[in-house]
Amino acid sequence: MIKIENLSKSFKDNKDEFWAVKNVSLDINRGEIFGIIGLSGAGKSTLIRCLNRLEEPTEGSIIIDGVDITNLSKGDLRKERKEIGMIFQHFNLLSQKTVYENIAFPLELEKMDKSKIKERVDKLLEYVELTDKKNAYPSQLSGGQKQRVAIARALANNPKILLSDEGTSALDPKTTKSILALLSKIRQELGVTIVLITHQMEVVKDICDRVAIMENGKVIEENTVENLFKQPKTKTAQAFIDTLSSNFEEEIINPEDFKGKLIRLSFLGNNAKQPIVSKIIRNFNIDVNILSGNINKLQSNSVGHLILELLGDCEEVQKAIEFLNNENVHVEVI
Ligand SMILES: Nc1ncnc2c1ncn2[C@@H]1O[C@H](COP(=O)(O)OP(=O)(O)OP(=O)(O)O)[C@@H](O)[C@H]1O
Repeated sequence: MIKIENLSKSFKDNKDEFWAVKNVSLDINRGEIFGIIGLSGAGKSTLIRCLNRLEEPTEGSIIIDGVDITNLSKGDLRKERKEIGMIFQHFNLLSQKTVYENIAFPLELEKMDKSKIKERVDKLLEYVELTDKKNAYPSQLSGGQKQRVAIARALANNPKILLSDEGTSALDPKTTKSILALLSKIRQELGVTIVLITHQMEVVKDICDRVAIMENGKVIEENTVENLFKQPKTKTAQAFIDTLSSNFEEEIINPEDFKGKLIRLSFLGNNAKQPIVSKIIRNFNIDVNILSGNINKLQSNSVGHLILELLGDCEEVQKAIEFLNNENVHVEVI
């Protein structure tokens, strides 16, 4: 649905040219929640802002449903932008307007009939559960409520794409969960394709289907969220996974401190429910020491990790590792 091809964006400062986005190519499918994660300065905001041309790309193309939006005239771009809603970290609401007026604003720009605007805004208020705040001003709302208003406003024109530029970064963990649940509902019920940028692995874990990891303007890894957790391809991906608190134990495990062979197991879904540890103890003449373990619940599946010390005869340990591999468990010797 969205095809980003060799996209680059540079900023010129006097004679110096700085490439904030370098040669990025991505395919985003219809109805998908696609995450772009990276540290501060990686180029995420610049990339997502190119998707509706809030930033003008320097090179490359962005094709949305067959239309290259990098070549559109101003008039055509205005039409295309109605199909692309956007929310921001700091909500960007109009402080002098009420909740109702903020949501009505894009419809007024479209010169929609007043009674139709009322019908649409009332429906959106109900959808984001803010009917009782209709006449409040943004300053009278919590962060989560402000973001709900911004989401309702972004949905006013029935867009096919919703862009989220760090939409949950200014919110506490509980409010973040409720906004992520709302985004999931929007994808599920309205079929909107969502592209979000974040620096929070929690967001990727909770709602994304696929993810791209950015570093220094480039995409260094693209993966399904399941495979990212199961077998990250880059150190940066592993570092993001480690930011989830339950993975902290791994950092303090030093293989040199142990006599046996240390292995890290990763397993998906149903395999996470099998008693694999008792199976290897029963089937092989080894002892097993559990050093750390966790299960991350993704939106589609669960991914479990276990770090074990296997003690015993080399041959038996090797057989146990082969057994685990055959059980569809990914084994990495540490
Ligand atoms: N308008 C601009 N002029 C010059 N440089 C810019 C401009 N916008 C962004 N940059 C630079 O481009 C790089 C990428 O910035 P960008 O905001 O896209 O990163 P980010 O990954 O979104 O980080 P953050 O989460 O901190 O916003 C940074 O080094 C930034 O200083």
